[in-house]
Amino acid sequence: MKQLGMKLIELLAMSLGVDRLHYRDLFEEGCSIMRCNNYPSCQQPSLTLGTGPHCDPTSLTILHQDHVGGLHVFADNKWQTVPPRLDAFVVNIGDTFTALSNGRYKSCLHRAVVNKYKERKSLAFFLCPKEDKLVRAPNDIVSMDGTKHYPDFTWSHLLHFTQNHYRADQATLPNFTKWLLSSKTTHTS
Ligand SMILES: O=C(O)CCC(=O)C(=O)O
Ligand SMILES: [Fe+2]
Repeated sequence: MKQLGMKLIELLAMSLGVDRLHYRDLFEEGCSIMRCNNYPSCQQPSLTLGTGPHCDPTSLTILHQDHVGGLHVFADNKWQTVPPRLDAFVVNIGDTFTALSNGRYKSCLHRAVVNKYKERKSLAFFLCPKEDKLVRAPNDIVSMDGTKHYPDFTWSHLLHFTQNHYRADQATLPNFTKWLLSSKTTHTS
């Protein structure tokens, strides 16, 4: 999974017009996460969600859902079903890659719903940067864009934020940025 993630990151780098190995060091020694989600069936599925709407704070997610289905992505202003395919993975951009691409790639808002009849499982692999390395967009992209959209941070900061201060949702990255800048101001004043 890690190798597949690294290849996808190379493709993303090429699509951004930077060296294909630009992000390699950042991810090579990163500690990625694999999570199995289990959603029991629910008598009143309309009253709950399996996983609430969020963008993954990590960099890249490679997800496999079983035959039951329940993953939705928010696209074109509405929630859309991602039909389950046993022979395919779903690949999502996460918040950290949004920052690494200076906002050119947007992290994807998604959720998982439950149903009355069948338990559902999904398996998610989250590619993460090495905890203490700086997450920053390549200089070439920033100078082309004319603005650096996100402050430098480390994955360890963002992980801490989502585990101790903030439950990941669609606004994790802007709220993390505010929190980071205000905590820096507090430290230096
Ligand atoms: O179960 C799913 O299809 C989505 C799970 C998910 O979004 C996550 O684990 O971050
Ligand atoms: Fe997710």
